[in-house]
Amino acid sequence: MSKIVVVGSIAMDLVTITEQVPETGETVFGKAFSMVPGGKGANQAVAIGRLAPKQVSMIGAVGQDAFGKSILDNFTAQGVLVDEVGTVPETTGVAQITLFENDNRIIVIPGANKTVLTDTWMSEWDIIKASQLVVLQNEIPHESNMAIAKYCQENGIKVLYNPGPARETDFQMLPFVDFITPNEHESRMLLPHLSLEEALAKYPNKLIVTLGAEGVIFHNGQSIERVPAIKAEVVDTTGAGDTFNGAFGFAITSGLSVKEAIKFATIASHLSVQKFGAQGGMPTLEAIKEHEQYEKTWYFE
Ligand SMILES: Nc1ncnc2c1ncn2[C@@H]1O[C@H](COP(=O)(O)OP(=O)(O)OP(=O)(O)O)[C@@H](O)[C@H]1O
Ligand SMILES: [K+]
Repeated sequence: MSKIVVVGSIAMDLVTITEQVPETGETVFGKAFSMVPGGKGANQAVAIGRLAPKQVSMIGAVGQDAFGKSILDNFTAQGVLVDEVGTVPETTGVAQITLFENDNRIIVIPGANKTVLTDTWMSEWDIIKASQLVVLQNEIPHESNMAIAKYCQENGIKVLYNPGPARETDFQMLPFVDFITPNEHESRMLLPHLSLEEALAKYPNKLIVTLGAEGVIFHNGQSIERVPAIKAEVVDTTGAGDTFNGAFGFAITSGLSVKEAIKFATIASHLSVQKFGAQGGMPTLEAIKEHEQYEKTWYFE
């Protein structure tokens, strides 16, 4: 049984780099292509697997195709347990990403991720019940997230909810989760009637807003606190948020306080932006321990 369960999306990212984008009916030559495992759920599970091999289980689904097989192999290589990843008669989730002129165009095909529905669950609930923390995002149906969060609350299991991409229903999750980690845009969508300061004060040690290169802001129960990002030679910020969430969840289950867990996750995401791809730069625990901002008082089993 694993300490942490991630329920969420799994995808293959098909990345095309081009200097021209075709008009309707036109064909152009692109520059380069790469295929990398992605999906917010999968990325967060891999972030945890790197830090704590075999202490994280993924619940989700892939299709009966070559992408599905390759994704399962990747999970196993990264320390993520896959007993609860179903293979369903759909295509594996795919994100078709076109990068041009420092901008991107993305088409997401949810495919198998649409079938992550709790109505059919059996052993999945047992895995969750035996864990300490469940990590959720917004790339599986909202109804599934709601059912899981309610179950966790009834059974005393902590929930870390990363509400991305933002949905109008996100605020419904608030009473049932322990930590919610939107970025600035997602936090505005979550609580549109409150300023950032008001929102943070309303949910102390629970609402943790990530601000990209500006770091993280939260309320510690007494006042608003900011944990600055650590300056980095940035190669690719893709996956910074997923690394942050995975590392934060791992640190919380290891007994760190909210502020310490934020600091730990800040080191992890700082390391992650220095490598290409969402999963490419996710650090091991050893790599974090070598960082100058690692605190000697932090203890991991
Ligand atoms: N350029 C950067 N340099 C150093 N740290 C960074 C940088 N960008 C992000 N981070 C770290 O990663 C954390 C999460 O980043 P961010 O707020 O961009 O999340 P996000 O919007 O969910 O990211 P994404 O969707 O791109 O993965 C930040 O709080 C910060 O600690
Ligand atoms: K990266």
